[in-house]
Amino acid sequence: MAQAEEKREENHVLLVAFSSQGHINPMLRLGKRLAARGIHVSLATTEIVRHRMLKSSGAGPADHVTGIELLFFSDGLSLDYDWKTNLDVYMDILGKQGPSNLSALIKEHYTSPKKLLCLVTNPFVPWVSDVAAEYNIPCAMLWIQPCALYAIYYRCFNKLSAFPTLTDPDMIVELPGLPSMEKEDLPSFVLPNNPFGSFPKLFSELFQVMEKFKWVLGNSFYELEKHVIDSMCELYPIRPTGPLVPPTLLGQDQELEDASVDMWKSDETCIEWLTQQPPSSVIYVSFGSIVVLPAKQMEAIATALKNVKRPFLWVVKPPEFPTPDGAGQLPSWFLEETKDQGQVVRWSPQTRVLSHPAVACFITHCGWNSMLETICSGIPLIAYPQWTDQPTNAKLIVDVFKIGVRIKKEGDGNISSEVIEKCIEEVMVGPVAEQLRKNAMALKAEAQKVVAAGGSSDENIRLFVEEITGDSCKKDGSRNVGI
Ligand SMILES: O=c1ccn([C@@H]2O[C@H](COP(=O)(O)OP(=O)(O)O)[C@@H](O)[C@H]2O)c(=O)[nH]1
Ligand SMILES: O=C(O)c1ccc(O[C@@H]2O[C@H](CO)[C@@H](O)[C@H](O)[C@H]2O)cc1
Repeated sequence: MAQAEEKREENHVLLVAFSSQGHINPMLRLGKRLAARGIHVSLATTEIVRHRMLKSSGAGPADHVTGIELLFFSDGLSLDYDWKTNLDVYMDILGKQGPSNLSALIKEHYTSPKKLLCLVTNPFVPWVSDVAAEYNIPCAMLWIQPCALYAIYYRCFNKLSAFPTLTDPDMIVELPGLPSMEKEDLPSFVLPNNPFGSFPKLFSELFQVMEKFKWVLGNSFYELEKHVIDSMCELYPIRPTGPLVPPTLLGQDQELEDASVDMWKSDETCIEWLTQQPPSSVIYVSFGSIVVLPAKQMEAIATALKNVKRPFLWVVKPPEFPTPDGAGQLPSWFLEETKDQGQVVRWSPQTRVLSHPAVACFITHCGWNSMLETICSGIPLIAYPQWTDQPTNAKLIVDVFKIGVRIKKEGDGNISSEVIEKCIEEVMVGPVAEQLRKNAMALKAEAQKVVAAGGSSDENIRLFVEEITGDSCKKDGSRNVGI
């Protein structure tokens, strides 16, 4: 066997991620923490990621990210397939073609796949556990959303609690370790009017066969979600190992280099612009990589930003598949009328933005990566959730973590600019703003503690490594620091 292959198979873990930036980056950061404990790590994902990385960097194909080897397999579709419009079809084809393509990748790259210590997957590619079983390799899952979502889906898809139905769509959901939730607070995939059938199907299949996963790790931390984490101990424990964010946000820049991929090129000029703004003055606005806001909502945000007369930095990512109704586009008047007030970029270096002293608050769609990055930056949020986990993340922000406010929708599902203006003023000035900032700073300090040597997340990583390498006598996946 060639030397490189021998090395690849020694103490080796293969991570497998869905193709979105928000799924791959926490996986890579977990990989980095495993590597820091002597594990060799590779990450496999679909070809579209290689394609986007190439486009974003303009350089040759990347095959490593700070020591983690990148491997690619086909999702069974062409690179220009419009997955956004046909999400259910996409998930279906990925579920059918992914397993054999991943299996072929493993055969091609590993002479003795059995020697792999473990495969680690994430929730959108649960079939990875079947590929692991084919080679007799143990499988772990990295749950990349709050542990609250893990608990909600587990109870919903195992029918352990009542959830809204077509006949009772407005029922209040009560679950251990969580506040009472109205339908606006629940993940969209558990609601009877959810239009994406593939996700309930996927989660239903996943949560009924959790024993396929010997370990469930979480991108969260015990001190942030202790009640809901404790509530899962008797059912199927989750071990928080996060926040899996860049080390610079955790005061660890001396010790660890970040591991992440960039699928879109960041506009760095906004950092220079931020540096010219007064401390804690700028409203940062971004809706992540997937959400495309309807034109009316773009208009409401634009009007509110103009009216509050405060500096802003707004990420308006051009829609991957543009539509003629103006969704995701700035109103035509906006740039001219606000040219001395703020900046608009297509994609920002978000973690550098959030930790910049000029940034005061973040209007966000509540993607979990954005949430964790904000928690680690110690600034308050204005939640404007759209789908999937985001409504529940918004509920956590307001009622559990107490670090932000939520933009309430009107009866027709739209938002008014006045409501946004009110939310901005609430987080910028006055006693509510002060309290939110205090809470945010306290959580930031907590996040730094848990990843430092001996902190709860660091210990959970240590235990995981002990167990996959066989350095531990107890292997039932039940140990969890913080409990
Ligand atoms: O202009 C932007 C907007 C987002 N992000 C990053 O993209 C990820 C978005 O993940 P999240 O879970 O928040 O939302 P998603 O895009 O998956 O909906 C986060 O790590 C952000 O830091 C970025 O780098 N620049
Ligand atoms: O490609 C899709 O259909 C897709 C990609 C990513 C999605 O999830 C995002 O990931 C975050 C971490 O799970 C999550 O917090 C965020 O709200 C999602 O937008 C969903 C679908």
